Amino acid sequence: MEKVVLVTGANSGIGLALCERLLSQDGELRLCLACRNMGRAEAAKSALLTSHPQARVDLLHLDVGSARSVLRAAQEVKSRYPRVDHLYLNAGIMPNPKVDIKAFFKGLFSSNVINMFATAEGLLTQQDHLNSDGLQEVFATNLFGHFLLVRELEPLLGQEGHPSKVVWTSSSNALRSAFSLEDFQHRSGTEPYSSSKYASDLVSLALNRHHNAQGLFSSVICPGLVMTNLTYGILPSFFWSLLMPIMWFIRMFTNTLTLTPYNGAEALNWLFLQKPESLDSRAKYHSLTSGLGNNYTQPRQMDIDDETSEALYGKLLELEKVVRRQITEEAERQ
Ligand SMILES: NC(=O)C1=CN([C@@H]2O[C@H](COP(=O)(O)OP(=O)(O)OC[C@H]3O[C@@H](n4cnc5c(N)ncnc54)[C@H](OP(=O)(O)O)[C@@H]3O)[C@@H](O)[C@H]2O)C=CC1
Ligand SMILES: CC(C)CCC[C@@H](C)[C@H]1CC[C@H]2C3=C(CC[C@]12C)[C@@]1(C)CCC(=O)[C@@H](C)[C@@H]1CC3
Repeated sequence: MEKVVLVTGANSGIGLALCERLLSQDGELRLCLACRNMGRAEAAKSALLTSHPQARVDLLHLDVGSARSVLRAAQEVKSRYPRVDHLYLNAGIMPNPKVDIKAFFKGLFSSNVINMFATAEGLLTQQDHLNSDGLQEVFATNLFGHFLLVRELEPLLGQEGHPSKVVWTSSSNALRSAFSLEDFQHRSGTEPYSSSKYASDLVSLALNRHHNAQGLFSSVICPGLVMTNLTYGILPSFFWSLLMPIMWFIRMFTNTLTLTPYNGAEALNWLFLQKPESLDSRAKYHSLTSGLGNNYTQPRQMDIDDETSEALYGKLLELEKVVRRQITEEAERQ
């Protein structure tokens, strides 16, 4: 049977570049683009079919920020495919970002400049809000919707003799300092993006602890700093035009400025080729690009621990129960 690969947020940026790269790698794939906007999904499919006319590309309507949509989409996946070999949890948002310009210029002329461009630590805040499920939107989109999707698709992930890979697009902006178990949705802070990415690192570790025996292997990657809709949304285009020469210059001293979606998808593509059993569940796999433009993947140990990972996993299972109950009650009322 052909390999089934499902990619969330596949219609643009890193997700779309990954799809291009996977199709160049393996023409036999069954690729499923899981997107919230079907117009953009159709456009992505057409682009993929232009470069790979024989490819098998399916579309799936999925809004990861809505629990109802995730449950519906998971049902559809179960009816279409007997198993999922690779599940890329890539969709992500960073709403209303604000850059601390003073901190940026201070960082620019300090010894921390490389780290600043790699992690944006202390530079970025966002304004989040509640979604229709009553959850913080960034948490719901970047983490919880994906968690629910994995839970729903468990029967299709890791079947007898066929291990499956789950890959989270995390970030080097995943910072322990932004995350708290007591406020795991990040209701009260101003770094929901950072918190949600740190949470995905913790959940990936927990998934491995609970599901490796069943053949489900989870990994996290950081694509580096990539110019996509997400990053273009951070500053007006005028600022980016000014900043681009600095970025290309800094790229000679650091390998984390991958800049193009193709480069950013390096670690995602690399993981596709690895034996799941050979992967390190405590490592984040970084897409890196050398000054000469060569791409490679490097594992770096994450700043996570088993206790926090297990505690968060437990809290997400609890929240899952609440959300499922809410959906059932609403359906009964209608
Ligand atoms: N760019 C960068 O420098 C970095 C990016 N990342 C991560 O990479 C991932 C991909 O982002 P990137 O390619 O940069 O940005 P893009 O904005 O280009 O891609 C994000 C994708 O996620 C989709 N998406 C957003 N919300 C939802 C939702 N509720 N349901 C379904 N799909 C959704 C978007 O769809 P739509 O077109 O409908 O909005 C889009 O396809 C994200 O998780 C991001 O956090 C991590 C580190 C660095
Ligand atoms: C003149 C301006 C005020 C300059 C501001 C520069 C910033 C906009 C960038 C410097 C480091 C960048 C960065 C990211 C976004 C843009 C910057 C803050 C990310 C947070 C994007 C998403 C990620 O997940 C991270 C890996 C990126 C880290 C670096």
